[in-house]
Amino acid sequence: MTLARQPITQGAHRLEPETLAARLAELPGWTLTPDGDAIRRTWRLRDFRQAAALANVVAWQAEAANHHPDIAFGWGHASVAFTTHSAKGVTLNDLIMAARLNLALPD
Ligand SMILES: C[C@H](O)[C@H](O)[C@H]1CNC2=NC(N)=NC(=O)C2=N1
Repeated sequence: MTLARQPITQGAHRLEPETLAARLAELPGWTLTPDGDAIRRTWRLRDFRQAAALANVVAWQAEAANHHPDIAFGWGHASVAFTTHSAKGVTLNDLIMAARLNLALPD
């Protein structure tokens, strides 16, 4: 099953660094944060309106999945970071959300 179609599950475990690095290679644009505890993607956009629209898409996709990122945006840019608080690190749930957003959003 493609990553984007997998369900978000409760009790997901933090991924090992090697596993995480390998799986991130399948997710264009997403990188590990310097502390290794989250994944992030930043988009460049036409203006503030486009950045706000992207943030909204991400917010409602997160609500639907009950898995929530940190979102930051401003004029022409938006940044989304996922971590799993309950696991204190990156889980498969974070990768699934990233894959879903890569399908839903422009490059
Ligand atoms: C009860 C509910 O499922 C939890 O609080 C969820 C909600 N959204 C969440 N989002 C993220 N990113 N990490 C979590 O651990 C998390 N927990």
